[in-house]
Amino acid sequence: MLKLSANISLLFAELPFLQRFEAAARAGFAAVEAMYPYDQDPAQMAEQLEAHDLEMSVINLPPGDYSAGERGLATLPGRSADFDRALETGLAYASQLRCRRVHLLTGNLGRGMTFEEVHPTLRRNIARAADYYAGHGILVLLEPLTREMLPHYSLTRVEQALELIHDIGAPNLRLQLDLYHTQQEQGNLAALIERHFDDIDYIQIAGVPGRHEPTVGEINYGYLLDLLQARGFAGWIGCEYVPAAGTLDGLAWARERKLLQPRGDRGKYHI
Ligand SMILES: O=C(O)[C@H](O)C(=O)CO
Ligand SMILES: [Mg+2]
Repeated sequence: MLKLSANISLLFAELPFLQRFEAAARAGFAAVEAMYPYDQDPAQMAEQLEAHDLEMSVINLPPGDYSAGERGLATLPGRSADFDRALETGLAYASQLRCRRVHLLTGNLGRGMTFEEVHPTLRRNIARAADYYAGHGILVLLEPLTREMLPHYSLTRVEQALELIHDIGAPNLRLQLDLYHTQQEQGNLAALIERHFDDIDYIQIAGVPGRHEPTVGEINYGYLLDLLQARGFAGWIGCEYVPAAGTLDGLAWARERKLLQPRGDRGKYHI
């Protein structure tokens, strides 16, 4: 049976952040993921996870200066002290949240730089992150993101991520396949899933265009979820989308597929 995780940076945004855990549990999720939880108290988050019997399935590592457009530091020579601090902060949160996965955002390409030019720095930093987290039993995930959303991002294609993963060869370095991003960057999703199935630890879903419910848009998620089910995909599937209307109404697709069994009274939240 496929397992869904609620991205509580985007889902249940009708509620204050700490109330989203209970809402996700009541909706039937067994796990939640969060993009950048670093403005939250991890002890309070851990309490919510415990109280509602939820797993924290993945968090992003700190991205650097988000408001300045940074999305990771691993491509940036001269930022190794900041990169190390991001690894430490990520570990502190992951440990407290008992989260077994961190997504390492790789960073932008500097002006006029190519992927090939940043590759040595990127490879060194990814290897360092994998080594740093290995001792703590935490997986480091690489996720190709689309230039439609982040025009200067460095890691955009599945093959780039896999080349780094295989070349570095760390057992805790794995692929996070976000089908929303990959559809826009290269498409051919079913073939990619089949071809690279054994490398995929984690999947994220959203409709294209718009990043709304997976039922809306050009991706046939019914087909892809059937394929993942048939292949016995055992990892989490993160619902990382912006609900077009209310979160709960927008989850009808998951209830219909019996992927969510609501645990309680949804009336409480009016969402
Ligand atoms: O945007 C995404 O799809 C990533 O999963 C992410 O969280 C980086 O912001
Ligand atoms: Mg994603």
